[in-house]
Amino acid sequence: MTNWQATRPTTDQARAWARVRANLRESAGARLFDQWLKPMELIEGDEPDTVRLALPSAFATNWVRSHYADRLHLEFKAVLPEVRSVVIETRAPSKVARLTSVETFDATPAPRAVAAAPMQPVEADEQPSLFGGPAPTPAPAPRQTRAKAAAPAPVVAAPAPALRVPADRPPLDPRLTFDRFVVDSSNRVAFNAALSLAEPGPPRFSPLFLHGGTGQGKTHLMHAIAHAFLESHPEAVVLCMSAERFMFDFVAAMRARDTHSFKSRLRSADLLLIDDLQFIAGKDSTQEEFFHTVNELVGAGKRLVISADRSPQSLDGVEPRIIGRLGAGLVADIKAPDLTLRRTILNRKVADLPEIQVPIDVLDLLASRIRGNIRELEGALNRVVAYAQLTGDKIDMEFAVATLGEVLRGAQRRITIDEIQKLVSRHFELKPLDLVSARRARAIARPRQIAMYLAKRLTTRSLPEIGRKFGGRDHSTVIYAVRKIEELRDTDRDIDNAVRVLMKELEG
Ligand SMILES: Nc1ncnc2c1ncn2[C@@H]1O[C@H](COP(=O)(O)OP(=O)(O)OP(=O)(O)O)[C@@H](O)[C@H]1O
Repeated sequence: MTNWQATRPTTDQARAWARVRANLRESAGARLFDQWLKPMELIEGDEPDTVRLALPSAFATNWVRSHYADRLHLEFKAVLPEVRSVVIETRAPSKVARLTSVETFDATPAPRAVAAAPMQPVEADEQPSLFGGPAPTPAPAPRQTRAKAAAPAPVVAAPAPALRVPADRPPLDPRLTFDRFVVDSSNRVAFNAALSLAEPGPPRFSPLFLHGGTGQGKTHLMHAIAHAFLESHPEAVVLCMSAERFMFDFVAAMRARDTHSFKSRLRSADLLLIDDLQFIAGKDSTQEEFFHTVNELVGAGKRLVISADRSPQSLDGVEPRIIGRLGAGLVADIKAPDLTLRRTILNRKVADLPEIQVPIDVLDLLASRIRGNIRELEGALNRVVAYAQLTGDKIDMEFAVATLGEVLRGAQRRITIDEIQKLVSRHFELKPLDLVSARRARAIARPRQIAMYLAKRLTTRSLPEIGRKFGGRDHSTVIYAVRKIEELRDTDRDIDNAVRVLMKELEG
């Protein structure tokens, strides 16, 4: 559509913004775009290398910063190469003429920004990302970075806190930093060990093995180590992957008879982070390779961080020599959070949303009812806040109980992504590994999309977390899968039936 309703964009930035919005709308999909991206306005100024975008609430600003900051930067750069940073801030909607919707001027997608950042692999029929089109990398790759010597173009959050997401850094979650981690007796040893490992100079120990229950902060500490380490070692190579990804890449390398590049990539790491080690249980050749990787990195004085849901000694199906090697570093556990920690974490989160009033009794309700898993606690708060913003209602006990009924019931019986993957692969007669593999055949890709859809609907995992659990895929692949299955449920009775059966079985 090219009906001109609003002010015709006159400056380069306004023209670029028109293109970027058109691209975002096309690739993010109408629902996501309308909810989060559409309200964003360009604030025109006189800095040609800085783009300023404003959103009307801190909540939306935080969301867009954490999900789209690097994309926005790359999209702008593709259209306007002089752009060095994109600032996303909160401002009241302007009263002056503004670009009201993407259809108002130019819906022609701009040239694609490709290969400027490490991209995750995607399926042939999974639209990959906000850039659209096939993924630039043909095979799955772990997240890897070598920060450039020249100052990277940062995306700066304004007014504060600063959010720096250079385009060539690994897709670490910018929120998972040390200063946002609440420390108490349940996690102090793990926190101090993580801090110490990120310090400059030769590591005092390696590997660091973090273990604890789901949603208790292991990934948070791993990302925090990576952020802090990259801060003090901008030239460092940091690799961050799940054990499943390690296994999958290794198996793929063996099949391609090219284990050499796999080994050299991993061994080039100054900091290697491997999540969810329990997944290598029973995988003999992967364990063999893992053992050598650990030995070589530790022997070369490199940093290695491993997480699992249990202690090294409890890792059934893992070779004793690996357990011995892991135990020789520093092992730190994270215990279930007590009421005080849960309450403090909620206070911190609420402090990040200054325009939202959440009464004390509601915070007490959440902290006392949602125990054990901080992810679920945060998810519950986000849900109350999001519903209040959508409905315009004030948050009080009645509103919270009505909004959280389902979540509080779900807390009784927690559905995990592993459970979903097992059930979906059994239902479609696939091997469990197929769902985390890069195989693109529709017979595998469709069940994988269904499993991602169920993970989004039935767990409180975020999109990036779901992507990670499906072989390190990008969050936009998950968004695409969810949208696709939603569409298919309306048009394809078989898919809808399969989803219903699976949901029923999972919800019990
Ligand atoms: N001590 C803490 N302070 C602040 N936030 C926390 C803390 N512990 C966990 N969180 C938050 O809880 C959420 C879940 O944490 P995280 O993803 O690190 O869990 P995990 O232990 O890796 O879980 P899993 O094993 O299921 O992957 C994240 O949003 C994280 O920021």
